[in-house]
Amino acid sequence: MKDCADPVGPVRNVDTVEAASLSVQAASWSARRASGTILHPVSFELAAGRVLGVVGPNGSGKTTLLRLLYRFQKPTTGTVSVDGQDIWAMPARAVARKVAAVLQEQPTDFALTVREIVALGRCPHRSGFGGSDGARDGVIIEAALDRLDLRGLANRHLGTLSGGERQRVMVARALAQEPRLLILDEPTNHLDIRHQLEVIDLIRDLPLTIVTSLHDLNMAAGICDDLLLLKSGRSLGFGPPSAVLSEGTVSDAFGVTARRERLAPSDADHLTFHLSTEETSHEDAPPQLH
Ligand SMILES: Nc1ncnc2c1ncn2[C@@H]1O[C@H](COP(=O)(O)OP(=O)(O)OP(=O)(O)O)[C@@H](O)[C@H]1O
Repeated sequence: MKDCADPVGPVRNVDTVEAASLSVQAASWSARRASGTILHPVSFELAAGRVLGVVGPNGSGKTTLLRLLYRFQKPTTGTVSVDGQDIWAMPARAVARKVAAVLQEQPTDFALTVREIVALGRCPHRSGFGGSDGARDGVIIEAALDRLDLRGLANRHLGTLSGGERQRVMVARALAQEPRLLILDEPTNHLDIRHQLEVIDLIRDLPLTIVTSLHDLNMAAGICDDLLLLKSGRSLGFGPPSAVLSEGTVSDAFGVTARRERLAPSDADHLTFHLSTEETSHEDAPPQLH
């Protein structure tokens, strides 16, 4: 790889990377040329190793919040701290050694191979220019390829892959970055059921702190320790999924009638959604929509 010198330090398997704590204090965001606040002040604390799901309707501010967390956009007010350090008081490269992001927008490096794309994840850990690949980098890159089942595609050019295969490459690149905080924007987009389940398993298994936006509320409740529910750029709740996803709150946030049902034979909780204005039998149902 170009522009990166050999790293120093022992090989660290992605399975042993330490997780970071995340603290968001009254963070808001307004676009310079747009009127109005897109994300109103939001605060939460996420302990190391927890998985936070950010949920809410289209345009509610999920991606905007995630952009504040990986230092792409600076909060207009408030702070975002990783392991107690304000990420805007740190050099970008130091943040990139702690925080990795997998975004909805896919890169356009179509001429690079899968292995070369994954290797890009090592750049924040290197110093100087013109260095060659280190043995440690090679081990980490191959481990990331294995983890996402990409060994068979390693020499293919990105431009020849399907949307789902590209999504897995982006997750592998993020793992090669050895982050302590992993930000995922709709990570199951483009994935078939099997690969959705694999990514979900990965999210649950990785010993990292994870913040992920998700549209599927039942999936979010199943894999996340905490949820943050946004509507029109404001938080409607932060906490355990069972507390945040009450029928009334979900109905209010999404403009639907939500009902909590029990699945058989698993006996698991499951939300269903209805456009109808029919009466619901539940106490926290919202006022009828007209
Ligand atoms: N740079 C910007 N300038 C002006 N408006 C913006 C900008 N970025 C986001 N917005 C607006 O802010 C709102 C929130 O956008 P955001 O992408 O955060 O929503 P989201 O919850 O991720 O939506 P979706 O579920 O559709 O992906 C939208 O109305 C969007 O058009």
